[in-house]
Amino acid sequence: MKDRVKVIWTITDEAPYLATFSLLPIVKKFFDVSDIEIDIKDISLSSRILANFSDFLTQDQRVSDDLSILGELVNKPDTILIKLPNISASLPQLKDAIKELQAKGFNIPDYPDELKSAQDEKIRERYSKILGSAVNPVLRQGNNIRAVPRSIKETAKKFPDLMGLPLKEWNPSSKTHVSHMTDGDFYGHERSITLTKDTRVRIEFIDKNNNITIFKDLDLLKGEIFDGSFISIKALSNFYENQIRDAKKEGILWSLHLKATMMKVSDPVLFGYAIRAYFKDVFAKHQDTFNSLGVNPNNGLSDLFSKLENLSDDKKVEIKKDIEATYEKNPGLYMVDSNKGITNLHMPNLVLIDASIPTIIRDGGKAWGPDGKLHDVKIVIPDRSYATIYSAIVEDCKKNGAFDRTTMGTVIDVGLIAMKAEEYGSHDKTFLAPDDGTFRVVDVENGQILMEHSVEKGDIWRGCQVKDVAIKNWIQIAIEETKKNNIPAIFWLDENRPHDREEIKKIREYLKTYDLRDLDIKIMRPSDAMKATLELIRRGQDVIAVTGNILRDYLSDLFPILEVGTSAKVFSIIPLLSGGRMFETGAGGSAPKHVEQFINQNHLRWDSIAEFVAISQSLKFIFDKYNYKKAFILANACEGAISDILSNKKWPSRKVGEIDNRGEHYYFMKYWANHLSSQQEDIDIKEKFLKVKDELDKNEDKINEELLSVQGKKVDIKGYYKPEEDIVERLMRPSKILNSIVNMI
Ligand SMILES: NC(=O)C1=CN([C@@H]2O[C@H](COP(=O)(O)OP(=O)(O)OC[C@H]3O[C@@H](n4cnc5c(N)ncnc54)[C@H](OP(=O)(O)O)[C@@H]3O)[C@@H](O)[C@H]2O)C=CC1
Ligand SMILES: O=C(O)CCC(=O)C(=O)O
Ligand SMILES: [Mg+2]
Repeated sequence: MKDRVKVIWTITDEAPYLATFSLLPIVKKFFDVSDIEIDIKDISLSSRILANFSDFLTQDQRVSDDLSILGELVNKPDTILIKLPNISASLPQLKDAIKELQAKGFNIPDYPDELKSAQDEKIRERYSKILGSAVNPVLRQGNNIRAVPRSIKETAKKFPDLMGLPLKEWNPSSKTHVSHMTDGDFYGHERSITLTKDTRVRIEFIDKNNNITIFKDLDLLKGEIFDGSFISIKALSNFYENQIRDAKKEGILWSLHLKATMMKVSDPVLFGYAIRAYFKDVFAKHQDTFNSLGVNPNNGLSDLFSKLENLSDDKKVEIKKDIEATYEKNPGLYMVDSNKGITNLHMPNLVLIDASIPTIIRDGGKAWGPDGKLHDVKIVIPDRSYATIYSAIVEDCKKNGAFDRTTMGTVIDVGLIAMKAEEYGSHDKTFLAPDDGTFRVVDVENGQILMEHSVEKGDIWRGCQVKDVAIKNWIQIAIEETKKNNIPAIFWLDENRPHDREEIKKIREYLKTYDLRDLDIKIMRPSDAMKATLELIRRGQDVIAVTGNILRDYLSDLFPILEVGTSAKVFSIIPLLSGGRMFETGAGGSAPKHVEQFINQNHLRWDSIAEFVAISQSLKFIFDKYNYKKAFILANACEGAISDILSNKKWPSRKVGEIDNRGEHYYFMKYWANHLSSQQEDIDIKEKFLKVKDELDKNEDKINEELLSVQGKKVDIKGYYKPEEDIVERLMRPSKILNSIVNMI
């Protein structure tokens, strides 16, 4: 091996941040024995804020801009990166984080709600780089293979209800259903082109008086697909109002499912219109007051309620009464936390479509209502492009009942995500129509109009790109996975959608260059692909879903939640186009509910199993790439440890007083050391770990006692987005004996 190989580990937020304090010291020691270095990069929300506002900070408060550094490293062939889930901040979260940092003495500016000066514009521009999903699209410079690891899938088949929440039965007469628009949406307005040469294009808007506003210039490459589309705000508002009436008539809950973090420009607006529709009368009556308070429904009800606090008591009571009356008149809202009165419309980040709909399906088509009871629910997804897949699975469950975890097959996803592919790379090309007029995409060189859309004021227009090299690589990975797993593969694409039609043309063309004998590869529109997939997995067969960026996101939460109870145990391999590798842990997020439990009970139910898989896979990759034998030995032993954790059920319990994340790490270390000490291939490593293993075995009861005895009490980590590290470290490493054994290595 030439130099010391490096594996980069990311410091993120919330539960995975806490867990890292306990896990990383162990991993570092094990890697060190084999001369592999762990390099740490902090991409937490707070760190990203500080890095972008260095000029507002004192010298000793400044931090390096690790996200930009990583953004460059992912284009280098030697990069090996383990990426844990991080916060994609909605605007209310970003503002909370700013407030917390300011209170801690960091003199960063407020987020400017209104743009009163050029300085405000600059600051907002800087914050917009931190808002929403600002990390994953930068790092994902390759396509991904996301799946539940085989060993975990097998364990879930054996212990179906132990790993995550169980599947509940469906009532065939359930009124739960999916509602989407039938016209006026992005699906209905999409145009798509494939560029025949490198082309500089301009996105511009022309108003009724022919005034042109230039929104953006961008360079597209030959073979690249570019789409433009918009959603009509009038059609959207009508849709919401009809769906609210309909849910009331049917006596079911009303729930809205969007991705306001990833789609950080469009979806908060779609969310805001849902609030305007649900509280139509309140907004009509109190619009002037709301204007004077600076209420912006895009930030959710929680923002509205906090702004009401600035009113006189009389006015406040009057508005609150009108809000209460609306709750009476309209269908019950799906509740995020019915005990605390937190609704679906509270904050735009509380109900993210990828994780929220699967839990409704897991729970037999039921959701919590304002009365604290479970109810059938109208699942509202405005745009048609992907809503139909959820409709297909909901209808399937009504007909065929809940899935059987002990027999169901698995779905492996091959997702087109490289180079900010498709909708998830569209936020810098998403604009609200400033007036009635026309959006145009024009070839800058010759003035040719490549596409245009006539819109009304407030409509949301967006452009999406996908590069030819990304598509080629995605097809290649799909074929490799199909061959490797020897199972069918389905491309989830809709020939009625212009974008998908362009992609289908390419797929047909590129598939010709492969030997496809004995491979079962189909292209089906998403709702049919869902039906075919469900039929296969209900029969116990495995299948590959080859999908675009959004379906990749949706499916890799959906199927794992059904198959193994949670998406925490999913694992993504991203072969970077540069030749390096990124390993993403989990398909879920940073689990804010887990932090709440940790603060209240000093019990962290975060399961680090996906991190363990990332560790073993990164070591395997080092062996494959550099033929470094010690990495192979470490990887094998690590895989053995993962199997032991699964067979001995040493993953965190949800209940206080039982094994949590820290206990899981102890067992991970014990089993890993055990396998290293029993192998014969590297005697240095063997001898090093014999003593460690003995100490860990001998002290098992004492260590468990030390880890469990701290639970049950409230803890204060002095912050949420930037807790005090010393305190977190102390809390996450409460066993003196375990710490001393770690230090011994
Ligand atoms: N890759 C990434 O960086 C991603 C980041 N996010 C971000 O994460 C934040 C939270 O998103 P949210 O939609 O609430 O979804 P989460 O995935 O964070 O949480 C949903 C639930 O999934 C379960 N869960 C997730 N991970 C684990 C784990 N390792 N161990 C045990 N259980 C787990 C928990 O269930 P239970 O409570 O039942 O234990 C959790 O409450 C947001 O800021 C979002 O933008 C979201 C998705 C991906
Ligand atoms: O980047 C994000 O905001 C979340 C991504 C996500 O949900 C996923 O990758 O599954
Ligand atoms: Mg997701």
